[in-house]
Amino acid sequence: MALTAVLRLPARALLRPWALLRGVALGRTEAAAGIRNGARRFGSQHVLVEPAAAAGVAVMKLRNPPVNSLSLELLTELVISLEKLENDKVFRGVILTSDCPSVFSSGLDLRELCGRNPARYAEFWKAVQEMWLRFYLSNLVLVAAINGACPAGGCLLSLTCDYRVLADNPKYLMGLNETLLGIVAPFWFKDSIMNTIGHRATEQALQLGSLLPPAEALQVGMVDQVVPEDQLLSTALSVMAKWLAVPDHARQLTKSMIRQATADRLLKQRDADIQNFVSFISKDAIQKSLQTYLEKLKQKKG
Ligand SMILES: CCCCCCCC/C=C\C/C=C/C(=O)SCCNC(=O)CCNC(=O)[C@H](O)C(C)(C)COP(=O)(O)OP(=O)(O)OC[C@H]1O[C@@H](n2cnc3c(N)ncnc32)[C@H](O)[C@@H]1OP(=O)(O)O
Repeated sequence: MALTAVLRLPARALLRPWALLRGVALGRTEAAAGIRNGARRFGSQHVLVEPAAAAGVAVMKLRNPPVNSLSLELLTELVISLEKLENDKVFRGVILTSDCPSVFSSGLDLRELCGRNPARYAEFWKAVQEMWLRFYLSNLVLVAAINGACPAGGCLLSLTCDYRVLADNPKYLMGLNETLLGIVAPFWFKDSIMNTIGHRATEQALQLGSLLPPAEALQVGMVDQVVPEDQLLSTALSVMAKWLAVPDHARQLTKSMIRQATADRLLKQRDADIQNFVSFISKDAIQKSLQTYLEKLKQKKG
């Protein structure tokens, strides 16, 4: 960033050096435009963060076109963005949404699960674990404004949030569909959904790999609200206002009391979980299954 541009920045941006770094990542024009509007706006290649109209609230948008698949880069940038918001005392809540049309997130990037070497699989899985742990245990209030399809890892990401609002569109299917790919959702994916929809509903949803349309996702408790698409953000903001009316320290300790034990199950066996993943995903039969699924996805268009 040129010195003249730095000098034009308001004092509060200079007090937060990472805001300048974000400006570099964004490109000078976009960062400067954010600040000129009186709003600090930052981002990385795949995650855009901007302050919402409400005080203390940021909107975090996934932007990894075309379908926000969770690549190593996107997972890493999500964690860094959340950490920055947690460290910035201005922010108390985050609305998580998508910048890609009609898809919230297509889940883990299938290209990360196929044809890679064990070291890369291990690195990728560590990043998936990190994303889940950081979002699941975040001190901030997280509200998912789900504006598109939300399968597998995308659903997992939304399940880390404190509240989920889904736009009412029959194409916006949601669920943990791993079994349909011939793979198995790990225990912490299962814990996340079971803590949300209960034991019996999980038995069905997880074994069948169900992808539910909005009315069914609501009925089973996978989401807390379904609203017309044009009301998604305003609803998420209203929900956020209700959650932010509670004193942070009391809400944070309560959240941790409810969630820590679930997170500890993974924390106690992170390395073993990585080894399990690497040996499972490296099997010829699993690779074949994933390749076939990916090819079917690609052929769908033709
Ligand atoms: C014994 C215990 C051992 C434990 C071991 C644990 C192992 C567990 C391992 C992994 C868990 C996995 C979790 C996952 O998240 S896997 C990902 C699952 N995701 C899906 O099934 C969704 C697939 N995608 C779709 O259904 C659709 O793309 C859509 C509904 C999201 C969007 O539809 P549409 O808008 O019509 O877009 P296209 O289908 O045309 O897709 C565009 C483009 O993007 C590619 N693509 C789609 N999804 C992915 C993806 N997840 N990763 C990579 N690429 C994806 C698609 O192929 C198209 O590509 P193009 O033809 O080249 O343009």
